[in-house]
Amino acid sequence: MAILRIEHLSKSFGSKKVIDDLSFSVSKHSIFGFIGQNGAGKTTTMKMILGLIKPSKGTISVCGEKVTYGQTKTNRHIGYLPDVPAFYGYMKPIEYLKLCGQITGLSRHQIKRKSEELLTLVGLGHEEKKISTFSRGIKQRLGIAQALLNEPKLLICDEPTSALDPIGRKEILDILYKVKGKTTVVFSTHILSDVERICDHIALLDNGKLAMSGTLSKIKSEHQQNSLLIEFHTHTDKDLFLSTPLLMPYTMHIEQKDTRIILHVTDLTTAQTTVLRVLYENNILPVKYQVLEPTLESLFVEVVK
Ligand SMILES: Nc1ncnc2c1ncn2[C@@H]1O[C@H](COP(=O)(O)OP(=O)(O)OP(=O)(O)O)[C@@H](O)[C@H]1O
Repeated sequence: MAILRIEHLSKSFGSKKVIDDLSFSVSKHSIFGFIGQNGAGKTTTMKMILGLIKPSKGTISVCGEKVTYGQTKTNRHIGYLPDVPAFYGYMKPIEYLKLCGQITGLSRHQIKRKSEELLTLVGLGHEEKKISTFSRGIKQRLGIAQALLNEPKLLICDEPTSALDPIGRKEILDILYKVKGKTTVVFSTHILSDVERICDHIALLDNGKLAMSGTLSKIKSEHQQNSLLIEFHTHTDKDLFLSTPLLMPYTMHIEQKDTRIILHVTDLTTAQTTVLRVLYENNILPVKYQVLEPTLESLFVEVVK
């Protein structure tokens, strides 16, 4: 079932088209990476999902209900972490969550139970310091706890890791991965390695248009490069290998660097059989032999030219 469905969404600010006929859906319990360069239109899209910006065209539905600009009804399904969350710095985390729980209308018992559970989840279970003393990473963790307070079906995080150091980023990604069983996560980013670490589905936005979407594994297999990397012990081994005419029928292009080569081939299976035979018949033991997988970064560069 689709928790979020976006259909033919467009948005212009004056004469500037910022989102152009965007359509994609997010299935239940996925971790969805919404990727795009600065200014691609990620925040604008998220604010339209929250009913905070009026679309020029198209529809959005959350849990099967249509989002209407200016109405907050569908937001009961959503937990939102903005890119720079704001807090009352003089409060402790538990005090802040209690206040949010009261505003949301939770019972005293629910507030106590949920606050303790969520602070433990984000590693702030015993934190007694005031929020004003926290690093940006700790504030983001508290922001996730707050966004999860009303047990949302959809958690939307706007660039939750962008301003963090590698340890802070890892902590946030670990938390998002942990909540996957409880809710559906959509997070925007331009950090591709974060997406590769935890996301199962992605949409890539380029200048307001959808450039790619689907499961990460399917996208990668569709962009399979048919490339083999072989690293030799010596230049003599490499030259001997390359002198074999057998390789030529399958090889489109060869990249060479020191004792490494990358063979770009037409038929990966046949080429692999041939390469292994050539290595064996010439008594060459390579240092490394690898079928090259496309990375999200290489796909991004290929699509966003
Ligand atoms: N209220 C507005 N009025 C005019 N232009 C706007 C407005 N809000 C956003 N834009 C423009 O829309 C484009 C998309 O902005 P948006 O903030 O959605 O991008 P983004 O992908 O979230 O980028 P970033 O990672 O930098 O936040 C930008 O060119 C931005 O300048």
